[in-house]
Amino acid sequence: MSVENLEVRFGSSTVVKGISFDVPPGAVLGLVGESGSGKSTTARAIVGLTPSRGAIRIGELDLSAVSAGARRRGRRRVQMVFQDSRSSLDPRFTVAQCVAEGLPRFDRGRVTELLKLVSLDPGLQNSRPGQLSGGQRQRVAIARALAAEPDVLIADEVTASLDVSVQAVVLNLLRRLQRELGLTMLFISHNMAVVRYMADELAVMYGGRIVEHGPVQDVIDRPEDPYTRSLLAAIPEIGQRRLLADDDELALEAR
Ligand SMILES: Nc1ncnc2c1ncn2[C@@H]1O[C@H](COP(=O)(O)OP(=O)(O)OP(=O)(O)O)[C@@H](O)[C@H]1O
Repeated sequence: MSVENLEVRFGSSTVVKGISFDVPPGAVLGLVGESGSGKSTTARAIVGLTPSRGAIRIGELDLSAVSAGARRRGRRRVQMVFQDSRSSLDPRFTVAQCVAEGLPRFDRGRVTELLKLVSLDPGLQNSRPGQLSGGQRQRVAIARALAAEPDVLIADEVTASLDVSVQAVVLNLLRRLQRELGLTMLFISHNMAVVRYMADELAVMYGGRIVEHGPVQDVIDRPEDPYTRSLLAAIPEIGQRRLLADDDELALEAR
């Protein structure tokens, strides 16, 4: 996916100020930055939930240059999982109906497959989102996103509202799926340790601009921008480089 000169305005304020970045196919770009820096707005613009200017390309397809109908079909190639599954899943739907929202038509067999893919008991198909735990709901949201067979998955603070123990399970699931399915991913999080675990590259947003972008470890080891330095300095664990020592198993300690 390639994003070029993406700009988002709300009234007279420009909250995303002409940002550009590439995410190579199958790679994960972590996007960090303080609250209000424009991360979610960037994500929403890419999936077409917020009007924007600039070019968004997935392979040969320029999402910003095609007709509305083709654009909607194109948008299926980018799916998003949100922070709050309580509001992103329709509470009146069953789990099966929620997942099937991502399918061209209802298909019980495919729903079962997708639930198994996210390690969710297919016996929960007829439950409502409100009857599930936060972690289970996030699995349903991931299954719905994957139902559309996207090339690009955007995960916006997907574990921020979960208990720490459940966060690790959902992150491991996402990482496994990303690798197995070769998904290109934009992974947004406040938690630098989590981004380091998930992402290949790191982009740092500040005031609607990307102020730093590079391989995760390079940015952490040799931050060039003063804002990135202050962001890293505020996280002592990163400074001491002792977080996530075992790269294959995310063992987030309660912090
Ligand atoms: N629909 C909207 N109308 C007007 N302003 C908006 C709208 N959505 C977002 N904003 C503003 O745009 C700016 C960027 O918000 P955004 O949610 O993208 O930041 P963020 O980096 O994702 O923050 P957080 O980490 O808190 O989610 C903020 O100043 C916010 O108030």
